[in-house]
Amino acid sequence: MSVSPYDREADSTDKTDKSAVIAAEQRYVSQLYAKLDAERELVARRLDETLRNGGGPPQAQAEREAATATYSDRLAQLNSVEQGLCFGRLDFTEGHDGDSPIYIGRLGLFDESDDYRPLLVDWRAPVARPFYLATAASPDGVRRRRHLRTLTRRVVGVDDEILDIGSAGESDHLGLAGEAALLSALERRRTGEMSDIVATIQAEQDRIIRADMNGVLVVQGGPGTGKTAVALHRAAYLLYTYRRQLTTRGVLVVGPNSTFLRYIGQVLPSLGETGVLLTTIGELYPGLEATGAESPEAAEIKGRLTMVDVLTQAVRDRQTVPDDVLEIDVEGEVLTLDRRTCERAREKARRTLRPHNVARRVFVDTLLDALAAQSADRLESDVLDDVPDIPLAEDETDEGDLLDARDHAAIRQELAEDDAVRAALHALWPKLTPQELLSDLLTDAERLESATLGHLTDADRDALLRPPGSLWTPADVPLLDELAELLGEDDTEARERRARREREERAYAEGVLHVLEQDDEIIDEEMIRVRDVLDAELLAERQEARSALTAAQRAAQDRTWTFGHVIVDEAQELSAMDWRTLMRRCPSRSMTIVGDVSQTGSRAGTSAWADVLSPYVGDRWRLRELTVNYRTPAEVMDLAAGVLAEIDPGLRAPTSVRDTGVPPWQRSLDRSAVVTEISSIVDAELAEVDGGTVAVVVPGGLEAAVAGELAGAGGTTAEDDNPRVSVLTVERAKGLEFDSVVVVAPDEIVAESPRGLNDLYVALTRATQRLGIVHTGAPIEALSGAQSAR
Ligand SMILES: Nc1ncnc2c1ncn2[C@@H]1O[C@H](COP(=O)(O)OP(=O)(O)OP(=O)(O)O)[C@@H](O)[C@H]1O
Repeated sequence: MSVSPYDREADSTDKTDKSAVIAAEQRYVSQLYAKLDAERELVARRLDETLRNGGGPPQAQAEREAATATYSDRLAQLNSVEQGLCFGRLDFTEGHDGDSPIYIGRLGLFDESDDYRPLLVDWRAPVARPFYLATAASPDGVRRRRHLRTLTRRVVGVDDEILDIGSAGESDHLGLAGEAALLSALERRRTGEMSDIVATIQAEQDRIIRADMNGVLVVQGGPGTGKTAVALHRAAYLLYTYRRQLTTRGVLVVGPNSTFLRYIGQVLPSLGETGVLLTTIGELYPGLEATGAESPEAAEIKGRLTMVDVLTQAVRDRQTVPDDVLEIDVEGEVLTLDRRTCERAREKARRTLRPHNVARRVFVDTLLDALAAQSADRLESDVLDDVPDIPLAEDETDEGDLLDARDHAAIRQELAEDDAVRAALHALWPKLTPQELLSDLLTDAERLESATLGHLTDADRDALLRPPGSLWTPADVPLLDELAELLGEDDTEARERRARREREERAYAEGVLHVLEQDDEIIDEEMIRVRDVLDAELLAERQEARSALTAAQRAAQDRTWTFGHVIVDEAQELSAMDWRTLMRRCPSRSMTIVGDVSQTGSRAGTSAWADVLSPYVGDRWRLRELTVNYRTPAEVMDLAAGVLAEIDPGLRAPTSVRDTGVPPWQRSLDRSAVVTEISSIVDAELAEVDGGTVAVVVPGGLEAAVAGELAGAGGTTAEDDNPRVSVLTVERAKGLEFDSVVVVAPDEIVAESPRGLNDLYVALTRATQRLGIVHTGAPIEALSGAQSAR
């Protein structure tokens, strides 16, 4: 089908012609949807045909699988762009790239019948860039930027900006692009799920989204500056621009907790990208659920870099030697291992510098040799004892060569299989899993003391010690990961599986080449031979890329998987040990790290990016800053700025793009009255935000009582993924936002942690419309600007 070029009527910017403009744009947008439908239908039909044609030789099946994955992928992408397919249009000045406008949307659509004329340009394509960057002062050939507002498939409004020098002075001091569209996006009620910002990305954000993929890019910005949004759009941009590289290795996005991951979970699918693994650090160890809780002190200690030394020592402590002589009863015959022999074997094994479970082989082999020699000697002397002394002939020597090499090997083999020998060797140098070692370490005071001597204090040790059978916690995960390296996993099976898959893919590729070559011969003898341009290796790689949807899944099951790019959100919360784990997943150091050191709540978190990064990249990392707050209205931000000044007078809060005219309120209640009053407070807020969301942010000590009281408030059920009313501690609220926020007992929030003021700052800045404060103790000076409520 062909889509007719844009309608001249849509050129008008005269206000009286607005409905004609909308009607003209509607015609164009309707044609785009028709094109989208046609593509969808075509792909769905192809998918259907592929699925119906079952059977055939393995090669055909493999081809079908690849085609199925490709079509399913494309269909998912076409379905995901239904809402807001086209959101922008650029018109250029005469003489600049012709005078045709370009339409910008969530994916690219082309008119095949007209030499692939672009009908809709993907927002990530370089030609779409002026939509985000052009300003009146620097228009880059753009005459007009138009935002199209659509509801389902209907165009409901257009917002125009004329970019000429005359209007340069009028532009807002924050240099916003498409201000009207931006403000209407920011004013919308929150649903509990983050939305994409593809139609209103601002210039400072765009520069980060499209920054070069190589190296470590740190994005520092205050609350609400769009760090999360930027990080996710960057993932989508990188996948579009470096598709081949990234679909094979995958992109990893790390967030602070499962609530946050649920909140951001829809953004990438809405941008048509599904091949990204979203996870927390606690989920990074395959096959293990880190759902246990522990004290913030214990989590902080586990996050220290010194734990590497502790774990190294803990592993060495498991490589033991007997105090004196170890006796092993081998079917009635007592063999011995003395301390010196064992020490020599241990030294030899350690000198290999191999991980514990791998070096174990050297230790075991050496001791088996010693035991076998002892047993053979014993056998020989027993035999010789029974034989009467016969004088040696002149050419004979008494070399004791009664047993030959084969006999020695047989004895050794028998010993290697003997239960008593195996048990003795296992006791000296056990084969260990990370889980076994860590669990033994944390539940045994003696082991813990030995491993931590010189690294931790008695109080630290007391904080770490826990009862046997405790659940794994998120802070255990980096320790397990470190131990997996120190112990050396038995990954033979995984490697064999991978090698088998590679062999199969290569065999498949060889098959395809063979078929193509036959075609070559039939079609055109002169034609360039397929093998000249393609080889099996390359085809196999392509085959792997085609099953890209499973790259994230494969990565999730493989601890040693390394990603093409890693994005870390709320990165300030990560401990030094968390960073080690992540860096292992990204040897290329192609990373985007977003966070705000003023919001650090975790005791193990950071207050300076250089501190956490320098061990891995020195000073080879780039810093970009975001300065505009899109979430929190100015009235709320003014109050929060007072708290920020208490954290550090040198810090500057980001500038809010909008105000609401509604000042934050505060009131005081007896602590015991919070539970009885909270329902009416929340009901009043629900009424104010009319269909929006309310969060009550509480100190840990009040969470259960307040949550119990508010169960079911605002029609929320326990199973609701996006409740209208949420009760959260600051830790859980991090990264989220709500139309109205009520902060309860701010003094307790501050007192709860050494970084309590940071926590309070986070709590205040979750609000998109309204903020209320309920004091239960002495009011906090920095919050005195809030208006008193009854
Ligand atoms: N360019 C934009 N257009 C529309 N909305 C935007 C834009 N930038 C950010 N937002 C919105 O502002 C809000 C805050 O963004 P986001 O959560 O990414 O900020 P953040 O810097 O990660 O905040 P925090 O540090 O507090 O977690 C979100 O609702 C986001 O959609």
